Amino acid sequence: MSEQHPIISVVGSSGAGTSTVKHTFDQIFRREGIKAVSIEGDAFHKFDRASMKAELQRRYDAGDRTFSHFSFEANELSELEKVFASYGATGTGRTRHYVHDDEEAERYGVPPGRFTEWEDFDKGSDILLYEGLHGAVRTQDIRIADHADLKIGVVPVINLEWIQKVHRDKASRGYTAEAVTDVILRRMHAYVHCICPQFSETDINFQRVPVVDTSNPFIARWIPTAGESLVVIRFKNPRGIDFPYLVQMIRDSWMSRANSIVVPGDKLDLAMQLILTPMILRLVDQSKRLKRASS
Ligand SMILES: Nc1ncnc2c1ncn2[C@@H]1O[C@H](COP(=O)(O)OP(=O)(O)OP(=O)(O)O)[C@@H](O)[C@H]1O
Ligand SMILES: O=C(CO)[C@H](O)[C@H](O)COP(=O)(O)O
Repeated sequence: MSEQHPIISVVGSSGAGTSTVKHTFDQIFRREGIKAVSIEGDAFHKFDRASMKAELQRRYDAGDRTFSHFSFEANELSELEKVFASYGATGTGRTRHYVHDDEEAERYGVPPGRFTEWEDFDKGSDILLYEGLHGAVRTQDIRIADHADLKIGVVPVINLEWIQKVHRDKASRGYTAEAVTDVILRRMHAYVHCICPQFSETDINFQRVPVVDTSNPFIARWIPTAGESLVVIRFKNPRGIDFPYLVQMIRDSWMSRANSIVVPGDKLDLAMQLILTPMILRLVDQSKRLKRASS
């Protein structure tokens, strides 16, 4: 926990929708006049695309069938932990971008599959927002989760996550459905061992559940829309959450457990704004008070 320099971590698998959720955070930051710096989790991959391919082959030849981008060892997690620690202590740190496609290549001036140079965060920010695969990892050696003040899980049920991944990778990253299916299969071991445990560390999980048939996610012709889904919102610690207010403000929502509410898919953005805005304001107000007291 950092307090003077708060960190929010949005965690989800590839295709879960963390970039989409980041957009909601950006809107809240803009509306509330909060200066944020951000990290895309893929920036902390250990290998560029060509080196990852070589590393995968090397491990495969040695009998390792479990290695993937989801694996802890495929990412610079000690470096990420250091950046979280440094931001928490002094508001400083650095990041870079992993360039996925031609559009990003154009924006960053680096070919697809490569990293940009490391760059320091802008000075004087109020908050750090991480969005990616490993923002709530806690193992014996790596304690990223301990540095984040608010941890959010973005976890569609798995058929929907796969549909989102297949469609996004085909539409904007130029992969075939078969190639994406192979990647999903290869990542399954690390999905279970490295990704899922983080959703017990997160403070709030947003789980999108389709209400249309997704039995064969690999042939789905479109992503179920917001109107064709519900979102289960689960609070790790429900104390202090004003459930009657939320249920009253979000039409057609209901409590499904003492720590969970369900909202219609097209109310996700509203639900996030109602739930997250006061939490973000509390973090920023507290950090400003501490900064004033220590200056
Ligand atoms: N709530 C939603 N309703 C409808 N579609 C969604 C929703 N959230 C995400 N999607 C769609 O799912 C796909 C993947 O979303 P997004 O790019 O945000 O995933 P991601 O978690 O950032 O993936 P990666 O980490 O691999 O970049 C996109 O096509 C996006 O439009
Ligand atoms: O979204 C991802 C992980 O979150 C990508 O799969 C990862 O960044 C590697 O990209 P690529 O396989 O296109 O080089």
